[in-house]
Amino acid sequence: MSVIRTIGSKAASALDRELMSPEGGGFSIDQLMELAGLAVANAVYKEYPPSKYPKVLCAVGVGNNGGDALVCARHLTLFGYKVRVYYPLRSKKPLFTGLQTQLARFGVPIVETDVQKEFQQADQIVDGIFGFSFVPPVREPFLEVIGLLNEYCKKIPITSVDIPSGWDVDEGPVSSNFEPSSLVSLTAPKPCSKLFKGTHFVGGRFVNKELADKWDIDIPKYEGVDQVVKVQ
Ligand SMILES: NC(=O)C1=CN([C@@H]2O[C@H](COP(=O)(O)OP(=O)(O)OC[C@H]3O[C@@H](n4cnc5c(N)ncnc54)[C@H](O)[C@@H]3O)[C@@H](O)[C@H]2O)[C@H](O)CC1
Ligand SMILES: [K+]
Repeated sequence: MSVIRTIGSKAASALDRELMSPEGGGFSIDQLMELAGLAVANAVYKEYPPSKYPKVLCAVGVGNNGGDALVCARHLTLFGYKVRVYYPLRSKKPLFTGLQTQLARFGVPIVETDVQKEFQQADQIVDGIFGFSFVPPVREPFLEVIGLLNEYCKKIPITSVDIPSGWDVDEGPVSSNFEPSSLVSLTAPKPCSKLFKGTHFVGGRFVNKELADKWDIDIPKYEGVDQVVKVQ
């Protein structure tokens, strides 16, 4: 699929709510996050296999984008990667503490400091700092990690979850030079993805035809058990 319709930040958030309403999609947030994180892990495995890029740093923000990255970290561990998680502002909500416990049980270290050292040791990064609710400019404590994403995108592969962190969701990289090598748009690409030049996947298999038509988005043609479709 070469041209795929985008959905703006406000509509993306409204569609998210509809997916989770009992009379809409009927999903719970845990389910959506699990499928989203699994989709990102699938894309990472396809593009940057563990034989070549074994050490993965998952950079995790405070919101659901960070939750997707926590789920992704668990699946990547199961896929054979050596995963570490940088999570400077840990959420205490049960959904997120559960994800942290799961990672601990699988032996995945979660750190809050020394992010520079974490970047130096990684073969690749998963960027789950900001998603579709980001409003510029970047505030603390995320300035350092956004600066490092900007620096390391020229050195090692970076896969961004839904949005390249720091990009304006509707306008793109207005005050940023960060360009990840891969982007995994969830449900549907957001407008900023039109300015993205790297490898673009769409994932998140939770929309039926009726919802897709209502929200003017496309369901990409998923093959078999695949959780992502490469659209660029
Ligand atoms: N249906 C789907 O596509 C699904 C998407 N998921 C993922 O959820 C995110 C959106 O999650 P949300 O919690 O609404 O917001 P963010 O993760 O983007 O984070 C917002 C978080 O960040 C803080 N923040 C906002 N702006 C700034 C700033 N300038 N500086 C510092 N901090 C900022 C804000 O306070 C919030 O706390 C979507 O992109 C997908 O990745 C679901 O997981 C599954 C369904
Ligand atoms: K992101």
